[in-house]
Amino acid sequence: MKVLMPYFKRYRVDVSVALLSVIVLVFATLWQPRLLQVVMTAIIKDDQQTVMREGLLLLGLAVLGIAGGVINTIYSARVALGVATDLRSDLYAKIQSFAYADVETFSASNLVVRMTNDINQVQQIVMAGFQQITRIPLLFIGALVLAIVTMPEQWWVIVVMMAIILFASWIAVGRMTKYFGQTQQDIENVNTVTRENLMGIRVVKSFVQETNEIKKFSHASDELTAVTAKIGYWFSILMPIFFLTANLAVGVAVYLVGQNITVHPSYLAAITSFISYLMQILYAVINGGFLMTFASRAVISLGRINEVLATQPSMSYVEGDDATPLVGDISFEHVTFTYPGDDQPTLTDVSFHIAAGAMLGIVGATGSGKTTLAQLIARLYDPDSGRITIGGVDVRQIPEKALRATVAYVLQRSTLFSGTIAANLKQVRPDAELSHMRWAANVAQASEFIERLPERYEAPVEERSQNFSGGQKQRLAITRGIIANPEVLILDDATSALDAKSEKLVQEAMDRDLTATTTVVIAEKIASIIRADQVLVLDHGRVSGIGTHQDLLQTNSIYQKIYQTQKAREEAAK
Ligand SMILES: Nc1ncnc2c1ncn2[C@@H]1O[C@H](COP(=O)(O)OP(=O)(O)OP(=O)(O)O)[C@@H](O)[C@H]1O
Repeated sequence: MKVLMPYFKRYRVDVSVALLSVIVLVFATLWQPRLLQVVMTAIIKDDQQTVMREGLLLLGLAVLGIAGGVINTIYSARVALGVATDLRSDLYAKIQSFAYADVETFSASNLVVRMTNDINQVQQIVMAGFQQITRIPLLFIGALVLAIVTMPEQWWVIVVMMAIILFASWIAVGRMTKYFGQTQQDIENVNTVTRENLMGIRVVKSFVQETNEIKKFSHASDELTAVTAKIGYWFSILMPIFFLTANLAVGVAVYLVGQNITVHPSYLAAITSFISYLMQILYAVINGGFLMTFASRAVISLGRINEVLATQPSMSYVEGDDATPLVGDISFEHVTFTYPGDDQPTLTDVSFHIAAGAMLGIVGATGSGKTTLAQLIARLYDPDSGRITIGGVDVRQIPEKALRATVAYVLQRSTLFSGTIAANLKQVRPDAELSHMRWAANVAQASEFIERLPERYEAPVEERSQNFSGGQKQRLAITRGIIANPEVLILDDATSALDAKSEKLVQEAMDRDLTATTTVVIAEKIASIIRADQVLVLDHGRVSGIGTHQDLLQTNSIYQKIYQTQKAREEAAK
């Protein structure tokens, strides 16, 4: 709740109107049976004048109640919507401030659920809260007092009714509480199964896993159904008990009044009012129960939101808006790095230097740490020990904008954002003109297919860039990587989907047009790095050798093995 207070403060006028209108609504609701009693007494006495006067008042009160209800709903919705929107924006801004490792710790899909589902839960409880939270106690106490005032000798009927209702609620809530927690867990399980299935739908289809996936989903879904049914079962018992008890109370009250009606004819009017108050008490109890159920879920959601808001980014940058790129020479000095949560380092004592404008190739078995090394250059993580410098400056001392202006990182599966090709390129270089786009696309061998598209650079990029082939996506990603002519360009298996001829054309164009750029190329194929000024061979996170292709062929057994295996494969394929 403390989390929401600053947000409520921003909407203090709406909050005040919502709360005040509840008072009007409750007043109207509570006073109507009183007036009805007066009208009925007047009817019994055949007092037409009072019937007219009090009848009109009753009508006015009903209109006042409706107005209070409408205003309360509108302003509660305004507060709920405003709070949810602000909370969502703050959460989004917080996530943007996270280091890559923080996003990985939470997982992207988990953060999406927090941004959507959890925020919706909070929005609903804020809405319900402003409609009910003051209304329920006011109505309960008001109806209780007025019921006793109306028929003082029947106070015990109310007490017995309340005792039965509270006892039944106590038993049911005790049983249901454990199921509420279970429901949250089961909802998460269903979400996880659905998310994994849809994100990996290609794999599911290509391995004909639909039946297994349906079984997996059914299992998760059945568990959720079972626990929801148990809650429903308790509610289905509870509701008839509540209504039966209330109706019995009404029956007893009517019977008792019937015994004395000849002595006290005015009881006829009073009993109508009394029954209304009994029903209002019941309404308050039932809605209070629902609100508490609802709130218990929202509290869990709020906790999950707060967990993100309270997380301090694990990495910070030096202050400053300086976006001047640095010179692109890179040094690793005894760098050791362990992934958060791992106990073994992925890179150990890695040292090398690459001059500005040179090309460094990185090879090694799968899992040897190539991508990890590249991520350290782009400062997606910080090393445990040692130092990484670009242009002689420790990357931890480079302002974020300057670092991003210096280093471009192209992944094997880089994300292109939905929009247009031009919009994707302008994300990296906002002032990019057509000539810049054409230059970069030429180098990346992307012009040929872009120019064939009807809208060319304004061609749409659909969600997950599914309207482009794997090779086209890679060429677009390289175009985006080089459009700002970066000082350091990292190509992490970024040409894997290109045929040998296209890859060679990209390499030649880069050699020709990006002479000042330091290029770090991670590749499976030796052919992709054969022309590098230096090749670094990684073995289980350690530098096994560094030198030119020819040097390594002479001196490094791992490199020799990779080379021989690939050569044998190529020859077999001929
Ligand atoms: N986010 C992560 N959290 C924990 N461990 C990770 C993470 N990313 C990679 N690893 C582990 O670090 C090791 C090196 O991974 P890395 O991706 O750097 O290897 P690689 O040489 O690029 O492999 P490949 O050629 O298959 O892409 C692997 O054992 C991998 O399981």
